Amino acid sequence: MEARQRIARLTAHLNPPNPQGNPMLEQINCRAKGGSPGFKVAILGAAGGIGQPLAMLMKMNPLVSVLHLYDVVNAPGVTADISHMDTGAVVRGFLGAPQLEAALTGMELVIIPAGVPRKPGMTRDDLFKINAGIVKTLCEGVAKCCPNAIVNLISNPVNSTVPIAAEVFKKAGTYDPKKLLGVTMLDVVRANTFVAEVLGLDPRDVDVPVVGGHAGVTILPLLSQVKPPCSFTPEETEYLTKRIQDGGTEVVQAKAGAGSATLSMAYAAVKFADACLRGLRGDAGVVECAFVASQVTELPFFATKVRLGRTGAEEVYQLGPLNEYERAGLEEAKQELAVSIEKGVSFIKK
Ligand SMILES: NC(=O)c1ccc[n+]([C@@H]2O[C@H](COP(=O)([O-])OP(=O)(O)OC[C@H]3O[C@@H](n4cnc5c(N)ncnc54)[C@H](O)[C@@H]3O)[C@@H](O)[C@H]2O)c1
Ligand SMILES: O=C(O)C[C@H](O)C(=O)O
Repeated sequence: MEARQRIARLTAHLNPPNPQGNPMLEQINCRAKGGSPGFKVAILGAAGGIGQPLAMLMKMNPLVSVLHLYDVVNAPGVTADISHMDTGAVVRGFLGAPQLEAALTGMELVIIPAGVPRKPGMTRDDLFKINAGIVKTLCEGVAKCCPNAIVNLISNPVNSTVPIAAEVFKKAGTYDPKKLLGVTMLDVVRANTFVAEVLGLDPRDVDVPVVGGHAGVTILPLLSQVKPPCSFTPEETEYLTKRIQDGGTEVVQAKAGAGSATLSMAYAAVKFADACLRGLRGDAGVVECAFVASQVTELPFFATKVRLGRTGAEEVYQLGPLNEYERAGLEEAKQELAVSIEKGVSFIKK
């Protein structure tokens, strides 16, 4: 190719935008041909507090070859910024509903942090009114354009948005329970950190299973199953359980109206997405906690450890032995979860 042509292609994005198309897409297409091998990943809500650091960290992930950044605002700016990072993934931006289908077509993993966050005094359920509709619309897009993609759902209230997504996929005839995962990784990340503090260990050496759901008492850390094996006094158990359950509220209050956890969430989301991609690649023994369709309890959805493989959550693990404190916590968690799940299901079925 002549130097003049090459330069024209590489600077296409600097020309006035073509209202019919996406100038950024045209800009990147020429680079995509030389892209590294890996998976195609979309982030929906990529310009938000979680979305931006998540996009940056996914651009750094060597398992990602193509990264689609979709939002209803600011997607071009975030895309231009992230696309200058000298890592392998090719980045494309998509702005607003007319570009949702292009953002989703061909994707293998779709991460959804779109939606409003809490302010002090709100529960996650207070977000239902706005976020339920956002999740419904985005999942309809997934069902149409990439029905085989694995979905990592972050938007709150996760205990209801995952059932909403499942109903949307059922309606479209594309539902595969193994491929729909509610992201509860931040609860595990917090639990590892707080338990490590109490034990005087490096958090990277600590593994705390957190089961149930992702709101208040539905977040149930299994402190009797911590690795490395250890024991806690009743006071330590009470302190740790409450701190893990209230971790989100701790951040919401500290941010004082400026939103909820974004940076630790982006870290947790990437840790979880990376596990999903390693599973897709066929790595053995990839196990993380997630809120999934489940037969572990009488509820249709429940968070436990799952084994991630080529087709998603291929194995859902049982709870294992619980102590008396955890058995009482489980009953409380199930009561609240049942209501939140039903609320999500009836939002679509009504
Ligand atoms: N699962 C978890 O552990 C966890 C942790 C933290 C936050 N969250 C939740 O994640 C969500 C996002 O939090 P945030 O702090 O990034 O909020 P934010 O307001 O900073 O960002 C949300 C983004 O979503 C975008 N958006 C809104 N409607 C959209 C649509 N229809 N399509 C695409 N994008 C859309 C907004 O434009 C914005 O850029 C909230 O619901 C929050 O409660 C979940
Ligand atoms: O607490 C929130 O509202 C956000 C998120 O669910 C969290 O756990 O930090």
